[in-house]
Amino acid sequence: MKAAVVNEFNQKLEIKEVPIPELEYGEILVKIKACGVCHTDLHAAHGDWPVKPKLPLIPGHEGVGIIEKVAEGVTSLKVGDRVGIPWLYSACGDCEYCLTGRETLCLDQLNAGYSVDGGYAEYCKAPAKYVVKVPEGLDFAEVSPIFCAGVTTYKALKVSEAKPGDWVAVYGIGGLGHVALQYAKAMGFNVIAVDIQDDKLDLATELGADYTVNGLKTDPVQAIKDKVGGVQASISVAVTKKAFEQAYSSVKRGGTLVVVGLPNDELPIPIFDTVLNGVTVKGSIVGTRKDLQEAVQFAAEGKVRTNIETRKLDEINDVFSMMENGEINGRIVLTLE
Ligand SMILES: NC(=O)c1ccc[n+]([C@@H]2O[C@H](COP(=O)([O-])OP(=O)(O)OC[C@H]3O[C@@H](n4cnc5c(N)ncnc54)[C@H](O)[C@@H]3O)[C@@H](O)[C@H]2O)c1
Ligand SMILES: [Zn+2]
Ligand SMILES: [Zn+2]
Repeated sequence: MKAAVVNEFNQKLEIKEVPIPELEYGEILVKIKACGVCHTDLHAAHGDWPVKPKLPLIPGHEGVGIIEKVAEGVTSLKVGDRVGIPWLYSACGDCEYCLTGRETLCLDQLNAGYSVDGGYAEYCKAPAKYVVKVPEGLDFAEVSPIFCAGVTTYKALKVSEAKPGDWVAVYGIGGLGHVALQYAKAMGFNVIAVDIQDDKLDLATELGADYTVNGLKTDPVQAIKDKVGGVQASISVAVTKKAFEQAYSSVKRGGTLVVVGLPNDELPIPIFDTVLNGVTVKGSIVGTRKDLQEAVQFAAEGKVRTNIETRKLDEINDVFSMMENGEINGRIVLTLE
């Protein structure tokens, strides 16, 4: 099969022929139709984070397609079913986190396109129990970003504990942010979108943001204070420390900053303000299978739509350059025949 492979960090991906994965007990083989390009894939290819991915690596954790084969032990799915393979590739199922509905915290989890090969390929295998179905009628390329960008931001909004009618700020209107603001609207929040590029803010307005701020032209913290006196929750999905600092300072008393973006950096927090203002700072990593089913349902009901551009697998190096230069408005999705 054809795949895009990271052989070494900070080098171009190689498009090459590799063997189709062999199935083991309980696994399915998916013929990939589409796979979104998440900024996490770029972090993986650069070896940005303290925990490194496997090498060589086939990235991709928004791979969706059609089941072509099922191994022994698969009872819940059959050949022809439409599924997606998310970041949470598998978890142990038995630890305290798995047993309490917090499987994204499982210490024995595997991650698609990071610790195991992912969706930048014609085929990807996965344990049947951890894939999630794609409802009929949803276009593969359009639904693909829901498998990471969608579920991650939907979950982040849930853990923010904001209530309908509250103001929420989304910092970074990229792949994650442009769906984050739609989930926020669908959940009944008022949304402020912050980015440093006007075209991304135009998209935010088109997708329903109530107010937008260009962080390069205006201080977003002041603008948010002036507009609503501070937000109940701030979700930072940008990849710069500055955005996290501003997101923190945009929260009003009793509010929450949800940390989602993953620049390899520190977020120094003022102790005095955090205590006096009763501010909560929470990390949030993707979502469970149940969160993902719910996130997909929003898309199926037309409450959330992805703004995508499609490219072929062998254009991946250009797509990564575009991402580095901030030239993607929404998500680029790789499509496969
Ligand atoms: N926690 C999780 O579970 C999880 C899941 C997926 C992705 N991520 C991480 O989230 C981050 C974002 O991913 P993405 O695919 O949306 O990236 P992206 O490149 O598509 O979007 C980033 C956006 O941030 C904007 N931005 C840059 N500087 C800014 C600033 N100072 N203020 C406001 N906006 C600014 C950019 O213009 C861009 O629109 C990455 O670090 C990724 O690894 C985390
Ligand atoms: Zn992702
Ligand atoms: Zn576990």
